Amino acid sequence: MRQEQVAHIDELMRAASGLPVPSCGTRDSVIMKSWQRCVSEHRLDPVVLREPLILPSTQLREHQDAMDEFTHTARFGVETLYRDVAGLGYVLLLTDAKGITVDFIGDPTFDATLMRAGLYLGADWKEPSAGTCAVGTCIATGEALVVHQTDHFDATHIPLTCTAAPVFDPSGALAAVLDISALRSPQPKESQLLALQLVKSVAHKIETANLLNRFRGEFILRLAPSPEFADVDPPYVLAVDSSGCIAGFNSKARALLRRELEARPPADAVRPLVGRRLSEFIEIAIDDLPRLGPASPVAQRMVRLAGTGTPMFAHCQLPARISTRSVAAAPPSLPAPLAGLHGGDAAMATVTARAARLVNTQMNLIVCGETGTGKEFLAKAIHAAGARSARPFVAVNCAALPETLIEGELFGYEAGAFTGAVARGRKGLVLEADGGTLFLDEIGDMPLTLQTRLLRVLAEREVTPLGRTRPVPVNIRVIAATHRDLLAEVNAGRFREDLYFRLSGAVLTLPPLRRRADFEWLVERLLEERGKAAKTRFSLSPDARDLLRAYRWPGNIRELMNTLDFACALAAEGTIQWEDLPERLREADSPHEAGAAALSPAFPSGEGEIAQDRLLAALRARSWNISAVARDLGVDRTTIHRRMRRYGIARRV
Ligand SMILES: Nc1ncnc2c1ncn2[C@@H]1O[C@H](COP(=O)(O)OP(=O)(O)OP(=O)(O)O)[C@@H](O)[C@H]1O
Repeated sequence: MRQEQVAHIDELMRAASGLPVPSCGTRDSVIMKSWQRCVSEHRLDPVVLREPLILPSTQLREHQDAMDEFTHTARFGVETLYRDVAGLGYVLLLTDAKGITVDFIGDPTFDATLMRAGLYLGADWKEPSAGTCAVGTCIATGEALVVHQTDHFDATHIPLTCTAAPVFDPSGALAAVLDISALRSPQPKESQLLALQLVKSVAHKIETANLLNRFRGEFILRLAPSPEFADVDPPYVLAVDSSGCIAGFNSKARALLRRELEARPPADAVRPLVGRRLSEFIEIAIDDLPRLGPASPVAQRMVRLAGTGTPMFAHCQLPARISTRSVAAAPPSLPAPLAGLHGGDAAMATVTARAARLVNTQMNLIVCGETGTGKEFLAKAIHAAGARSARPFVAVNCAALPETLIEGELFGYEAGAFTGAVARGRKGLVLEADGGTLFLDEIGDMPLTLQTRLLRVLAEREVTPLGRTRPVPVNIRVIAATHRDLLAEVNAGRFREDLYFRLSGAVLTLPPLRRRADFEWLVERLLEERGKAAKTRFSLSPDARDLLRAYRWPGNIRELMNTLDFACALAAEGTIQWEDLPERLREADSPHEAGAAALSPAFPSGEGEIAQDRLLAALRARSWNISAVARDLGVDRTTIHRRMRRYGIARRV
């Protein structure tokens, strides 16, 4: 036993017997009380040096499963905190309310040392097992605190400094403890005060995220004491149900509500907060909540607390179902990256409105559409519009990578894991995308064995690079893209059904370019972009415009972009003529070549009679509704009129 451990045990023995101790004046009272609890309630012997208690994996899994949804919600906050403190030598622990470490991030280089110190997944840090420590004493008191070096009860832990903050669930019960710990630290305890503020602030954010996640279907009322911060990061957050009763809160809001009760009779003051009417605490009726949305000027969103009369500035978010109803009446403004995707096409408007509602959910998504319709472009816009935008967007084309390489590329490998491996090993694209979005293009081409591995990553949120024994936690949102009918692939046994269901939180289908009603808008936008780059103003001659409109665009937006690049390069003085367009387009059409009939596969070239028959059949099938026929054949109305004139088809009654 080391000398400082002997001195520490001596101090504990004196404190336990009620004798004065050397640090008495300087030791926080919360620590002294915990020491007394350890001896008198938990019956811990200061002389015994305990090894950290690490749960076996089966038991740990039970604790992790029970915390699964919470851990997932907390993950972004946990990782952000770790990034902020990792350079200072801290590791990070998230424990459940029983003190079991269910999530852990630390530098794997020091795995063995950290495990010996109990800074590890599965470590049990409750006070009755580990004595005075940040997690255990935080659970016992419900308060954030620093347990620094010799504050620890057990002499094994005295090299450590640990800072913990409680995270409460929306009803005020303890849900978890967030802790950062370091193996070494400066002697003064004050060195940890900033760490304490940081951990408290992240715990508050996790608590609020958990509240929002749990109460999507209720009103979310945020309150700030200052109008300037009402829409920025209001500290008090409450969920209110449609009958005007409190459904949940974060702990700052709980403390605020409790303060309002201080002047009430004790019986009233101690009643639980959940289920009580909001109007008991804030002078406001449920019908007033919708007018407290961010669209109203903040000065009109002042409310008063019912007990103290304190003014607060409110920001109310409507329940998801009410917002959905109002979407049908007046679409909400889309986040900029999504709004820029179309110019009024109805199918695109539906896709972007759905995507906007999904940006900050955890759901994995599937984007379907023909090649070049903008599946990756949409995935990037969803990523850019959401909270993950600060983290990487990693795109993988499953069809382009050979089967032998894709496993290592995706899941990574340790140095020397197999012949041909890169000497330093590879992190793998799944881990590269940690915290962000993994875009899996052509997911339908992923081999079945890799589908199984991907499924495991999505289900367990961890990845085990080849050659490693221990999995690495990972937090990704997958957006998968395909031009195939994935359900048909599932039915044919080529795609795993369980993976399909994991991925298809929502399926977004992009329309082919030939069906887009905003084709002209897109062309103008692309011409503008090219004009800016070339410092010219590009425009289209009427013939060239007709040709673009009539073409079938099998390569969709990508083909349109290439076509315009080509045409802009040839256009003299900025005006694109029919002749400036690529030959394949001109060959498909032939208003300039006598006798040739058709433009696009809807009107196949050289098949004048057939095209005429098809047009006639389409017109009859649609009762001569030109717009409907144009949609069916994938061209615009002008083209139908032109064809009717050319074939001498007149409406027959
Ligand atoms: N809404 C849009 N506005 C402007 N450019 C777009 C838009 N959508 C897609 N593009 C452009 O079109 C090209 C093709 O888009 P993208 O690669 O996203 O298509 P994709 O459907 O993923 O194609 P593939 O199936 O072949 O992988 C890209 O150059 C992209 O920048």
